[in-house]
Amino acid sequence: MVSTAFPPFPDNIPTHPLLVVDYARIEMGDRDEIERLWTAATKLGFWYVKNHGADEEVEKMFELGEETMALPLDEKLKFDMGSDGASFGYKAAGSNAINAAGLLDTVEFLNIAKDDALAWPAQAHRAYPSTVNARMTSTVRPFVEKSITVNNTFLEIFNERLGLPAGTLLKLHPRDEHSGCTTRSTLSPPIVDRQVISAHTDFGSLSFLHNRLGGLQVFVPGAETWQYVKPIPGHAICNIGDALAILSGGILRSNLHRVVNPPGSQGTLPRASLVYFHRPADLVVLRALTDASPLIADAVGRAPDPRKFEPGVTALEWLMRRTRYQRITNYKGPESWMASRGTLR
Ligand SMILES: O=C(O)CCC(=O)C(=O)O
Ligand SMILES: [Fe+2]
Repeated sequence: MVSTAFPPFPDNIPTHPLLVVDYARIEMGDRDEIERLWTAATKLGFWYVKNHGADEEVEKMFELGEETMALPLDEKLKFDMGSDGASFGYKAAGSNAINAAGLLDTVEFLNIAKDDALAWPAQAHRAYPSTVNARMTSTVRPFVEKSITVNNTFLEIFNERLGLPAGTLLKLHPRDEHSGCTTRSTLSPPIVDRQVISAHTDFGSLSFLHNRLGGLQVFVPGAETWQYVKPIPGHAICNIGDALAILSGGILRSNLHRVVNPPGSQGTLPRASLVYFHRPADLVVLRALTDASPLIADAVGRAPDPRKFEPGVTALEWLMRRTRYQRITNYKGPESWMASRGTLR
């Protein structure tokens, strides 16, 4: 069982203490808490979230991940996300490159589109394994709903702090339009010879991540080494992705992170994790919102490479490019790897 007690995260290795944001206090409009959130989002782009109220939904999603990953590989491959850049469905271990030399990954993904969870029993994008269908109403939809609520609360705060007209960021993340918003359940076996997920920035706006075993590491600006983020029970980990970094002219930070084998005695166990990726609607053109906020205009004006904030693509195109070029079937050499990269390399 994924959900039973785990060996402890070792107490003798360095970890990076993310700021802890109390979601209940954020909802009450607590000024100190909002200030802490702003500091975390602009300095590192990663923070813990406590009192998010999603524990039960998260627990059930871990069960769903476990049930689905236990299906025979043949069955899971019927729902493969394919190589054209689509990012919903199943991805087998060994389908993606994890470095410029084309080393294969060892992690399985199950991505369930927000649009499919909300449309169920109708289909918005694609079909899923029977284990997912059986829990679409009881498990997936409630997790999606909770995740949207938490992420949108953060977006509203960023909207105000960025000096954007009320509702600007929420309008770019409409619940009922097609988007790349998705749940992701991961599973990786213990490994010694490679990273589980190599250094990357997330593609969308906000990631709401739930970890039980260690292995996640962040590259803190100015630091010389990767640092572990210790999982804390009841604490989610939230981070900014490329889309929000671009929209905010770099004021909100999309930070590099990666996943390695869990440290210490945790390292002999399979590692499961769960994320909800909050992303702009497919047709949103990614560009810094300079016309809507003097703060953002000023940040872009001072940026060493302002072109970075006008990639000239939609959120869907950005997501598809990055997904497509990770896929080993599209690997032609180091240049394919570079084509899969985001705002920070
Ligand atoms: O599994 C984790 O801890 C992080 C996963 C991650 O970074 C991702 O899926 O983008
Ligand atoms: Fe990530």
